[in-house]
Amino acid sequence: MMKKLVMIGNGMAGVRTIEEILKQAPEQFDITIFGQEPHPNYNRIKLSNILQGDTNFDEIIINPLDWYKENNIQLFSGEAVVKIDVDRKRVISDQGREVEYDELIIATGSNSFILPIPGADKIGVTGFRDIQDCEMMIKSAEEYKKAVVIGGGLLGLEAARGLLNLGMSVDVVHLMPHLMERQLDPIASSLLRSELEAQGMNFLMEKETVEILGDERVTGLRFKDGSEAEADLVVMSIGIKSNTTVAKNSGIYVNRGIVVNDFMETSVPHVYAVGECAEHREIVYGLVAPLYEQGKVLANRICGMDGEPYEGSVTGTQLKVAGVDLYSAGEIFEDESTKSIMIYNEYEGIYKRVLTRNNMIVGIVLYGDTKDSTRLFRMLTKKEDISGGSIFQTECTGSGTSDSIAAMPDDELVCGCNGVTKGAIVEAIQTQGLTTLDQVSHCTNAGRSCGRCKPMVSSILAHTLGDQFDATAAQKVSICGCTTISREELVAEIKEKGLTSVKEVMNVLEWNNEEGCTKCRPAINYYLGMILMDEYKDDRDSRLVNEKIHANIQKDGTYSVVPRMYGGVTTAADLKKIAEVAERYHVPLVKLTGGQGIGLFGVKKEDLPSMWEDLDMPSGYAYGKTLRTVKTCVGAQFCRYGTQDSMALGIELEKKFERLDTPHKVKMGVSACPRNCSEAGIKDIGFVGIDGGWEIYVAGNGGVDLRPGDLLCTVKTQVEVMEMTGAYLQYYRETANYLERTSKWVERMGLDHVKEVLADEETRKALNERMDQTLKKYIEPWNEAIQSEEIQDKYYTKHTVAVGSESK
Ligand SMILES: Cc1cc2nc3c(=O)[nH]c(=O)nc-3n(C[C@H](O)[C@H](O)[C@H](O)COP(=O)(O)OP(=O)(O)OC[C@H]3O[C@@H](n4cnc5c(N)ncnc54)[C@H](O)[C@@H]3O)c2cc1C
Ligand SMILES: NC(=O)c1ccc[n+]([C@@H]2O[C@H](COP(=O)([O-])OP(=O)(O)OC[C@H]3O[C@@H](n4cnc5c(N)ncnc54)[C@H](O)[C@@H]3O)[C@@H](O)[C@H]2O)c1
Ligand code: SF4
Ligand code: FES
Repeated sequence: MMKKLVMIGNGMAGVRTIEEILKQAPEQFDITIFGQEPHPNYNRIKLSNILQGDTNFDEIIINPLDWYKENNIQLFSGEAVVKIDVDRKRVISDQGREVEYDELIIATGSNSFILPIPGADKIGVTGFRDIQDCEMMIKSAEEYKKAVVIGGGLLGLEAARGLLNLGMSVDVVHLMPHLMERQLDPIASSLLRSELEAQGMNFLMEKETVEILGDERVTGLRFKDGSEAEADLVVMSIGIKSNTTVAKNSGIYVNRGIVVNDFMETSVPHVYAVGECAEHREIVYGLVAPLYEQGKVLANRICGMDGEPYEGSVTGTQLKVAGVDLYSAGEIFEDESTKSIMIYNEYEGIYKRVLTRNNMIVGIVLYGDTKDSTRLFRMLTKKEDISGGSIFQTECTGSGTSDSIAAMPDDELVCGCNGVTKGAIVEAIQTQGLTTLDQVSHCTNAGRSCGRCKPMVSSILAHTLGDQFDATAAQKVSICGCTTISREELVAEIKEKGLTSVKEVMNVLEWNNEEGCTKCRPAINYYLGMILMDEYKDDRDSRLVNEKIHANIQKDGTYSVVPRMYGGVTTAADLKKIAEVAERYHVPLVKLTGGQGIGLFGVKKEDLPSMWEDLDMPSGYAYGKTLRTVKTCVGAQFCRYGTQDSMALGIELEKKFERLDTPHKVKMGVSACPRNCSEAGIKDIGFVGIDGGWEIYVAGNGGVDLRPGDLLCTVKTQVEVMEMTGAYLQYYRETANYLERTSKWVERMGLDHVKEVLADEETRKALNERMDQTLKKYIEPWNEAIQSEEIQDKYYTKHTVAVGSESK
């Protein structure tokens, strides 16, 4: 019996802990995660980069929704836990959901500290903590000109840089005489201030804000000394406050954070805390490195391993602002017991100071040149005796050169965020045969957080591989951790070596895990089917679990049954049959689906074949990576605006392409006029009737990655629609990565490129020929199950376990 593990908070520290647990004991827990934000786990560190315009939200997602599915994690996103019933071992959410736990992790992070002053609730006043804050600032910058950032710490200065990039003029209000006074001494701080002033920031130092001015929206600030500053936007970045409300209200001991021992255990048995919400030995950490260390210790504890305790961390910080190179770690302030070693080159703006006690480094401040940082940090953490040696590197080899990497000891920390040393990276490259940065990151975690260490990781990769290093190939993405080869290489190898089965692919191409995993097996099965067309014998056991069972598994382990209704059109006879079956099998929920189908929910697996037999309708494939549905409007047959027969086209499309294996699900919509009642503009392929023809839209998406479709072309006849659709779908099948939606695929390939390929008649013809040959192989799966006792015994008895992963 799997133990129930529930986690409150879907952020960086919590999800990393779950990753560690899955590494150690993938089958031990039935995992549920509640996340207040309506997103999968993303890299909060990179919000600064989003604000500064260097990246977008998609690129900072650490664990996409597919990751949760693949690991059978039930994620309730956009849902906050409001109470923990520690006696009944249950959590209760703001939507009234109650979930039982055997073990509970609280990973609720922190909130921005907002000054409790009059006007702090005005429109235009925000913290900087999540993507919503970031979006609000970006939107404000479109309309307004003047921003004030309160707080000249790490967060405030990164926010200020972002707002400058967005075209706002920025004042930074700081309480103390020096910026980043917790990390920098006065000299480094004044060098930083000069650089930031040169970049365009205006500093209002030693100012205490007492009021935010304005009516509904902020117009300015008033300070304690009576002076004022104008503001259309105010960002408060004056520190963070652990998010402890739920724990506190549930009787768990809370001080500044949720108090934990060296194994991250709270005052209540079976309840743990990790991350910024946790207080360990009176310290609440606000950087990921210590939080990830906590996560490892907690994972060991929860999995029942004998692990080391967490004994606290020394942290190092850097500011993510272009043009600023600074590093700080350990103690900043001198006392009678410390001595400083210092270099100050005012001319070049380079300042280095190491604070020592008893011949050991206890603090580091570097400005203008931080290449000594990893070495000095190692000396600090290892408590190395520094007497007799030169502290600062004098030779001219820049960091990352082959010589400097050769000279770097194995225990030097390369990735501060994830605690990864040079030795660990080299070992992973050598033992796992890694050749790309992506693989090294995947294997060791190096580079997965702030990303600052990536150039160094690349240099270590190049140094370790020597002549074998291929800089272009180093950027490639491998299929999964079982192999180093990419999708392109896999497809080429299958063709070149004439491989015909999943097992053969894994053997011949020397997979490092002979069984493969839930990521690569469905992908290989897909690519084989795409290449070998009707000659390929499908490997059902390599499919995602829903495709294996031909029904959608639900959260309670039951299934849903959605019969095909071509073009969303049904008959009274079919409706009667569905109603009778629903009654006969006591189906708890009958619901219209988003794709104009009818779903019967809550069906037991062992009832599926007989239910399908009674229904006597084809599978609607509501679970497959295939054509789902073709949503149609009523069109010219009945609607007075209709210029085309949308239902007839929808039915023809659905009948032709149903069951086709595609890299990801494909949805279509057909509207008979531009009023577009079938919402064809947000479908993978949408058809809109116009006078004398059809417009074909592609790459629309109505889901998480909302995207309007792009016009591919306009055609005159239904025959041309079918021809263009066949060619488009086949080109997608042949060039997309497995589990890549058409919207992402078109963005990657470029719409113009796709248009150009499909404009060529010969190419379209060849694509359609391969499509037609592929379509020959499909048979109706529900009927096949009804006819075959072997299939029923293997997949549909009470005791068969649905193994594998799923992605929506
Ligand atoms: C702009 C910015 C830049 C940063 N840059 C760096 C950097 O360069 N280096 C560095 O090391 N660190 C940096 N940090 C800090 C780092 O992001 C945090 O230390 C880290 O995210 C903390 O992880 P966590 O899991 O404890 O909290 P979070 O990542 O905040 O996750 C907590 C999650 O729990 C959710 N939650 C809270 N209460 C509930 C509830 N009751 N029910 C359900 N869900 C709940 C929250 O909505 C949140 O999504 C930065 C932070 C910010 C904001
Ligand atoms: N590059 C990085 O590592 C990075 C970047 C951003 C955020 N973070 C983390 O995010 C968290 C929040 O960062 P932060 O900068 O808000 O916190 P912080 O506590 O590091 O800095 C807050 C700053 O605001 C100042 N301040 C306090 N009250 C003030 C007031 N009334 N008016 C003006 N100034 C005032 C303080 O003197 C301090 O310098 C921290 O844990 C930080 O480590 C890290
Ligand atoms: S899209 Fe046009 S033709 Fe179709 S139902 Fe709507 S209004 Fe009528
Ligand atoms: S140092 Fe931040 S990801 Fe490596």
